[in-house]
Amino acid sequence: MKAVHFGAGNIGRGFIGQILSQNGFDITFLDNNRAIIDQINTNNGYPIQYLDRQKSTFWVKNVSAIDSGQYPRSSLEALVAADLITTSVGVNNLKKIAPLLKEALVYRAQKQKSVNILANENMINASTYLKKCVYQAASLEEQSLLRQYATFVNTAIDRQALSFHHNDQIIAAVEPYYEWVIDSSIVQPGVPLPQNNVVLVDNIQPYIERKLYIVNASHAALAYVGYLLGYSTIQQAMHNPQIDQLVQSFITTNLQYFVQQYQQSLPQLQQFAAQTMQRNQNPQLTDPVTRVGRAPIRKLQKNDRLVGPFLRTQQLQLPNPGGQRIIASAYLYNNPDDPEAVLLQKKIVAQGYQATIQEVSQLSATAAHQIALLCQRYYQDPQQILDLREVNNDC
Ligand SMILES: NC(=O)c1ccc[n+]([C@@H]2O[C@H](COP(=O)([O-])OP(=O)(O)OC[C@H]3O[C@@H](n4cnc5c(N)ncnc54)[C@H](O)[C@@H]3O)[C@@H](O)[C@H]2O)c1
Ligand SMILES: O=P(O)(O)OC[C@@H](O)[C@@H](O)[C@H](O)[C@H](O)CO
Repeated sequence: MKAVHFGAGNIGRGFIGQILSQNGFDITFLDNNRAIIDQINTNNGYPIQYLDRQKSTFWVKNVSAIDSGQYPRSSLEALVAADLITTSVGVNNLKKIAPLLKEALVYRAQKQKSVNILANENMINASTYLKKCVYQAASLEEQSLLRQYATFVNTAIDRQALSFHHNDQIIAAVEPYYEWVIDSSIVQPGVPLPQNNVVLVDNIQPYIERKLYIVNASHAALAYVGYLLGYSTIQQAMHNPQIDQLVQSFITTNLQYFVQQYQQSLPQLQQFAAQTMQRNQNPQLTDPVTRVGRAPIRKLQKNDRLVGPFLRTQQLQLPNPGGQRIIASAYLYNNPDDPEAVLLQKKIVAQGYQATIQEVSQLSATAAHQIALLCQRYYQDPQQILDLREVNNDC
């Protein structure tokens, strides 16, 4: 079986490629990064190093790569021949791959060739979003063909995947932990889908929310509070017990949302949260706060990892003072090397904190005002974010 995967980046190589290979797929990556494309094609595969004490290496074999920008025709041919199509290019890039994907899917539909498309990105219902982008590029007639032959399957993916350079090679480096949850409720029988080392579920919503509102929420919180206080990596930030306590207070409140919304067991959720914090602390990992905090406008959207759980706990009348402070720290993320951070700070300079918070996170005027006041305080004196008496009192 053949899989075509958009995005030979950290998670594409370090996770999706590995699992697809373990499920018997030969993989063709579509990417624009020449160095990675050449490296994969030279070796007909690539190595993954585990970030554990043994630092063992795993080779993914039978892999090729195409520069989809330079060679759209070959990319199209690969997509047409594929048994499965997957992505991990970053949410903001899904609309960029949509025109090529649409062309391939329409061609396939005309030949009555069904396929599952799995967008593996940190977003609630990323595949549904990709479908919207693809349909926007299609005529009404094409859309009706796509409806019959292209199934966009939502997923949740979890593995901390980085990479490093060694002897001119870019090596994918991953923690041993992984989870790939796939919504199998809408897939067509007989159309290939990975079955091994994945979790097939009928309702993806609690899984993707748990991924974003516990795993990514804690990660982003560590990144933004860490950056504000001058830490370079997630692991360094976690060594500060007050940061750890602030993040714990946010996550502890978020767990209540899962108890009330999905009737999940609190002890099991607490165990999951503790395991997540332990993963974040993995001494083999050196994860820059600038990677984890990248693209703050995306991360401050109303359904994303920070504002999403904050709004949901508010709706349940659960005070979330930790969440409020952490959102404020994200609005203070002033990293000149991150285009979204630069844009965010420009908005703040032009229209102030409150209007920016209302625009970006779509929060009410009252909630945005409260967070804006915190932004002003922490801008003056970042250490005040660690005044945990306030967090405890508000609770
Ligand atoms: N790295 C992780 O730990 C991790 C874990 C879970 C989920 N994710 C999610 O996976 C996605 C990818 O993350 P990543 O860390 O692998 O990022 P990355 O930057 O390492 O990889 C993205 C890859 O996509 C390629 N790309 C971008 N635009 C493209 C286009 N138009 N056409 C073809 N290729 C294109 C890039 O060249 C790059 O190689 C994101 O949505 C991220 O949130 C990442
Ligand atoms: O990829 P992002 O930018 O959405 O988020 C950054 C990290 O939190 C993320 O990549 C985690 O490492 C990953 O989601 C763990 O599964």
